[in-house]
Amino acid sequence: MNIGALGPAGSYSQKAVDEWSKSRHVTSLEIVYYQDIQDVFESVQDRTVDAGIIPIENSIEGSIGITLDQLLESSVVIVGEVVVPIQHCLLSKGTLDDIRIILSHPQALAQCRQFLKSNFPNTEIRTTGSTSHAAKLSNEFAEMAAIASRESADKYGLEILITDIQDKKNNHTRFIVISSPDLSEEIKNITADLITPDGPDYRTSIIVYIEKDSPGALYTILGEFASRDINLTRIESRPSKKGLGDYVFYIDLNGSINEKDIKEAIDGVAMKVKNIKVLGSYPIHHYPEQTDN
Ligand SMILES: O=C(O)C(=O)C[C@]1(C(=O)O)C=C[C@@H](O)C=C1
Repeated sequence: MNIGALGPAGSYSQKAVDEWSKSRHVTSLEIVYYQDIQDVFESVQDRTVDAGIIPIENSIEGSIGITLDQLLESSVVIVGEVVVPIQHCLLSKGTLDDIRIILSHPQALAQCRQFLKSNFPNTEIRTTGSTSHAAKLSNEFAEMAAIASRESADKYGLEILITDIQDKKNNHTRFIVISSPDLSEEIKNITADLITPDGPDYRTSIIVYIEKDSPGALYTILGEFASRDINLTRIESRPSKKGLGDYVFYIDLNGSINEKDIKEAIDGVAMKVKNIKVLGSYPIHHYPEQTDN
């Protein structure tokens, strides 16, 4: 089985693949690296790869817009999730005094905003396609530093100058595993317990589009879940791109579409909205939460 992820090697997306394959007991998994998230979606959709793993939200910076947009536009389904602790390091071939340019993925830069403002207020900041790409580029010049993972330092021959530089110690990114709807046999096996799921250990993700200016629409949608005691774990609006003030809503809830009350709630929502897309039901990844900061 192969899986697409943001590369090159050493990215947090690679960590997510490693974590997910460990948790699902997948022994032989080949990672195919891509330069951006849209390429991962396209390769999953045209079945160049069996599955893909992509970041969807971070505990400091919130949602990854391109992932939400692609979930709406593409035909992929969600078959899994994994939450990865993100501990950024400042890496370089040179010393702290040598640094003239700091490189990283925009998400990582945003997660280290205060650190950069306090410690490098006048240093040039450049964005890269991933944190590991930043580490790879930094290997060429001592005046460059990358914000990336500890593993990237080893991989690209850099020194770790400072650790844990994200603005909150407790920093996690949630990744989703996507596949084409006609799942390959291998993925069906890996996610076999999706077929007879029950209990709150599953999450279901949906997207709903409510027509603009329909008073109370969101309230009645949420009522379908509240009246059945269904716990929503996330609700997020995103521009529909049709015009200002027009939104789609991304909703995650506890439970699987194979459960009667979840199915009924979703059918109830479908009758009240212009459009609904069920992205999938998949096992929740429980991870140790921290209470620092
Ligand atoms: O650049 C990487 O290493 C990635 O895997 C991407 C990404 C992201 O887009 O959120 C993943 C986790 C971290 O939040 C920072 C960057």
